[in-house]
Amino acid sequence: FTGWKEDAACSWNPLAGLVEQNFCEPDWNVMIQTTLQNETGEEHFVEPGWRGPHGCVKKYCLYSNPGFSNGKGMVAITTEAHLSTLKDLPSQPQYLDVLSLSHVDDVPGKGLGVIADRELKRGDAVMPRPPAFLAHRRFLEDLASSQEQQDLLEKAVTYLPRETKGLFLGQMAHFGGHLINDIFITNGFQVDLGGPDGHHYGNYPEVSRFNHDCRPNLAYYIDSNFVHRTTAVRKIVPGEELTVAYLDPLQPRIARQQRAHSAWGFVCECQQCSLPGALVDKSDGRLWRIRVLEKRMENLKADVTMGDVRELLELYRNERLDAKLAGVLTLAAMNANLLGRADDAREYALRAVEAGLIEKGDGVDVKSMRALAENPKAHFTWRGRLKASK
Ligand SMILES: C[S@@+](CC[C@H](N)C(=O)[O-])C[C@H]1O[C@@H](n2cnc3c(N)ncnc32)[C@H](O)[C@@H]1O
Repeated sequence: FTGWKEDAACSWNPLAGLVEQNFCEPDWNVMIQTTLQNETGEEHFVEPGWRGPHGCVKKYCLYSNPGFSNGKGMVAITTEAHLSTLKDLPSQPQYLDVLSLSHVDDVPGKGLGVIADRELKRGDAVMPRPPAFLAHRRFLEDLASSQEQQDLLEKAVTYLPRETKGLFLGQMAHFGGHLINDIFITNGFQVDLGGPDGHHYGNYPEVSRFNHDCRPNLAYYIDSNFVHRTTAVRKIVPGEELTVAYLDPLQPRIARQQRAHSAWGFVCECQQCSLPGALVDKSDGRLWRIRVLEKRMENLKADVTMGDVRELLELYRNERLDAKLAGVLTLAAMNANLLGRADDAREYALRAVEAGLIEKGDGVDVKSMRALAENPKAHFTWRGRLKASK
């Protein structure tokens, strides 16, 4: 893109002090223009900003922002009220300058997948991406298969910049029927734009290439700007496939396999699902024990010991649930504190912060664990179980 030259503006500024505007922090929404190519390959400039409606079905209208995210572009089929949320998003976010860490390749039995090019360690950000297409859930579900819905979906794709359109249409569509609807169902993420009817399907074409594993090496969440963030949860070597969990990894194998089949049309043969029979039974037994212990530790009146807390964490470790540690570490921290074990509580809370940043981002859960780690004795859980048992 072309735009404000930071150095030229910031090195010496004769107006500094005379006007309130800080020239080192230009209004990127206004100043940056984005280079896009039209269908014939000619370059032209597009300023970020939402346009439309380009068409509506009932209260759901099509809007486009071709300059969004350095010309990757975004389209949305949503209500007018939700458009105002999208207008508040930073149009040139900072996440696109991460180095390329992976490439897409054939993975036997799974179609395409994402392969690591570099060694990654726990906590490394892998692929932060904004959505290319947001569609209101009610528009997709209630109007399913209607001609007017299909026409608006097809129109929406024509408003994506060329490269993003190619990525969007290149995604796997598994269930048949209308192609764009199918792409959404096969590859959609839940995105909440807020308010009582904020549920949308979000499509992130590059993220869509991650295949499923019940014990994935990446965790993901969608942040408050609707950016999909994937982070490594353990050491990954070059050549290893990068995977996420599409479903609840705490379910027993049969339930996981049924869900993968009914919702995404494949039989899961990940390492955990392919264990020999006796080991599957052991794994399912551990998952059941996790359920029992968690139920007990969530009940303030139940009899809980530090042995239970350690056993629970050990079960997670043996089950290789590295992408799902934030919740259990929070439970461990609170229970240690409920039992008046400040040092253990602090240690688990710090680990819960680390896992929370990977799995959920810097939100209320992380803040609450930071507070517990800082001062266990000031936390509302301090010695709670001991008081209750007196
Ligand atoms: C979101 S896409 C993942 C990328 C896809 N493989 C592609 O070629 O674009 C989801 C689809 O990938 C396939 N898939 C994902 N994980 C799989 C797995 N563990 N085993 C077999 N197929 C898988 C299924 O067909 C599923 O419907």
